[in-house]
Amino acid sequence: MNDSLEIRHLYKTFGQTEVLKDIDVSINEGSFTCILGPSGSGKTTLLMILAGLEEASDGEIFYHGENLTDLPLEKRRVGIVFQHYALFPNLTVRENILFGVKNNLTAKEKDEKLARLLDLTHLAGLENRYPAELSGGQQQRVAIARALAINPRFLLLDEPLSALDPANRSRIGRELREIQKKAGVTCVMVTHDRTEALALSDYLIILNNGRIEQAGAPAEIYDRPKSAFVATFAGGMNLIEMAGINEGQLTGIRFADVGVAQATESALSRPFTFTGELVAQEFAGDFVSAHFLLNDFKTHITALVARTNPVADEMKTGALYAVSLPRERWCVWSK
Ligand SMILES: Nc1ncnc2c1ncn2[C@@H]1O[C@H](COP(=O)(O)OP(=O)(O)OP(=O)(O)O)[C@@H](O)[C@H]1O
Repeated sequence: MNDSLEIRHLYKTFGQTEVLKDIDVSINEGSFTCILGPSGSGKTTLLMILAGLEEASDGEIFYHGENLTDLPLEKRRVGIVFQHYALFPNLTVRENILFGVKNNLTAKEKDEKLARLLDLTHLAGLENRYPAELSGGQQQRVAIARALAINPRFLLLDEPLSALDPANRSRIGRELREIQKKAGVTCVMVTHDRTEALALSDYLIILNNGRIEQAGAPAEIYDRPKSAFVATFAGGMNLIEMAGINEGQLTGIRFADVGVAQATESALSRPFTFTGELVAQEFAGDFVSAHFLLNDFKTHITALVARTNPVADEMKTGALYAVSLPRERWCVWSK
């Protein structure tokens, strides 16, 4: 078994409110896990409990079989990186990174550790700078180096990219992933950004109202969402309820699976193809994101129309198109 971190039947109650309910999940050694969920779903609370900064009301946490549940923060040896880096402004990069390192290391051992971490996080040459003299991405890497300096059992990250500007966010996310892989450290990251979660994680935990709604590899969650909540939250899914078509069921179809063509008689005679009025469209580079209102069902459907589709460059808001919802691409849940 390569499960390193096991969370068993974890509950958390604040006063009368149960904010985590029966969280039960195993996380593999060396993997990158994202906890994704809407605001208030319990993501930060779960991370705080893993860190030892908050106590669980019930349940246990194991690391390679060792019960960590009652270990206080200082004994838990967990690396933590928060949203706003929380570097010490009056300490240099070197001092920040070595801040939590035990004093029983010799000066030589500390220097070696520092050199290894600077190399890992591409910060060599910046060790004498102060945080204010670094870019957001560099500060983030110092925070990661500092968290790794204590040889943590695992690393916990709370929205580490959210303070960065959007242009740098995905690049810094990739850097973070590369550092994590090289260090071989198990990482658990909280985010409410689904694109980030899908792009970065090996394993994704979707929280809804304090419960795990689904956990699995990002592609599995995206392709086989267990519920309409996961489908809409993981993104890119229309939910359809059309009288006479999918009665009694809740059906999803991905934006990218919706077919769009000129409203010719032959196009409209294809199965599961309906007349739809284009109510809005947004240019998105390789795609046009097109929003239709299906005439007969008063249902709204979003389609990602590839620019390679001849219809893409001629779409006019207010005009009618043939909108196909191919049956073989439906995700069906019982209501
Ligand atoms: N110390 C506390 N006392 C009482 N209730 C709390 C406390 N901390 C969190 N909560 C409640 O627990 C629920 C979960 O909060 P949590 O911060 O874990 O959610 P989250 O998913 O991280 O949300 P966000 O994305 O907005 O940060 C919320 O309803 C919140 O109001």
